[in-house]
Amino acid sequence: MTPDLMEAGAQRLARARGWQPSGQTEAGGRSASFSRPLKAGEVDTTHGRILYLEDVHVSFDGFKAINGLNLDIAPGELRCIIGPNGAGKTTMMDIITGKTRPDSGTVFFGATIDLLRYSEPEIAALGIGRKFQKPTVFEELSVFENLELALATDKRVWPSLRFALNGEQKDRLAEVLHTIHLKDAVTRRAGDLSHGQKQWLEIGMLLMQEPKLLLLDEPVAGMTDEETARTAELFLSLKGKHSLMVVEHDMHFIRAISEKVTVLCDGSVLAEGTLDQVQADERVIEVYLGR
Ligand SMILES: Nc1ncnc2c1ncn2[C@@H]1O[C@H](COP(=O)(O)OP(=O)(O)OP(=O)(O)O)[C@@H](O)[C@H]1O
Repeated sequence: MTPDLMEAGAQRLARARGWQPSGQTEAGGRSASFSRPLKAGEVDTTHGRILYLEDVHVSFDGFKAINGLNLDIAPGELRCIIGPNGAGKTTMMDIITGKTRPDSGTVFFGATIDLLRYSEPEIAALGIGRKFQKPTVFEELSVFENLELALATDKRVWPSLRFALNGEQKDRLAEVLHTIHLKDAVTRRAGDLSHGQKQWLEIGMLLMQEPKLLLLDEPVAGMTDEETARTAELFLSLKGKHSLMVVEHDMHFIRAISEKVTVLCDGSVLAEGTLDQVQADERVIEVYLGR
């Protein structure tokens, strides 16, 4: 069957069953794919991948920051990314979230969503949440208000705080408070929280939006040992429900949470495996010790 006939057939089927209208599919207007049609907001992970990068290249003024990067993440996986300074870890996250456009390569969310066709806000709305290293909570607002605001997609309501939660949203807020261990701090001013608590609050704000994939950049930097241990517990509890990509330099933390570790170096994957496997890899030892 030609692709056009497949497309026409898929669109007829979608119309008959009340799926997404033609032209608004997550494949950018083409309904036909080799997997089942999707419901709105669903990501097609039938091929066992929620994120797929192939042969991605980015240069800044001739410097190859990302150089033939191939990587994929399974649904529900907690993947740790390590690598020396300048390896391209942040640039990779910038590409996934639409902040930086690659010069070439493929970046897919599930089997059908070509992320290179979407803007940064659209990618966030598709279900990819990103946490930067520094916490960016609203210091003057309470923990509750911060979480509440995370749901307000219309940023114009932010200054007035006139935003009423529905029952389902209230339930979600209670669940998130429990997950991030801030139930007892719900009325506290965010600015008065410890550094670790601010980081958890920001993760909670992302969770309020029910992301399918979470990208976390050095989440335990600056945390106490106890906060780091609690963050490890938190991430392990998120695994399975969400897919996580964690960039971190703290090897104790990586050991506590990791199954599979990817080592980036010079903009591409140098090694992949368990932490023990990659730490025993001569090439990895060389890039960490040889510089
Ligand atoms: N906008 C930019 N313009 C020029 N060079 C850039 C830009 N962004 C990143 N780079 C360079 O690309 C390389 C990769 O940077 P990146 O920040 O992705 O590395 P990283 O692995 O996140 O490092 P770190 O662990 O230090 O955060 C670095 O050499 C960096 O200087």
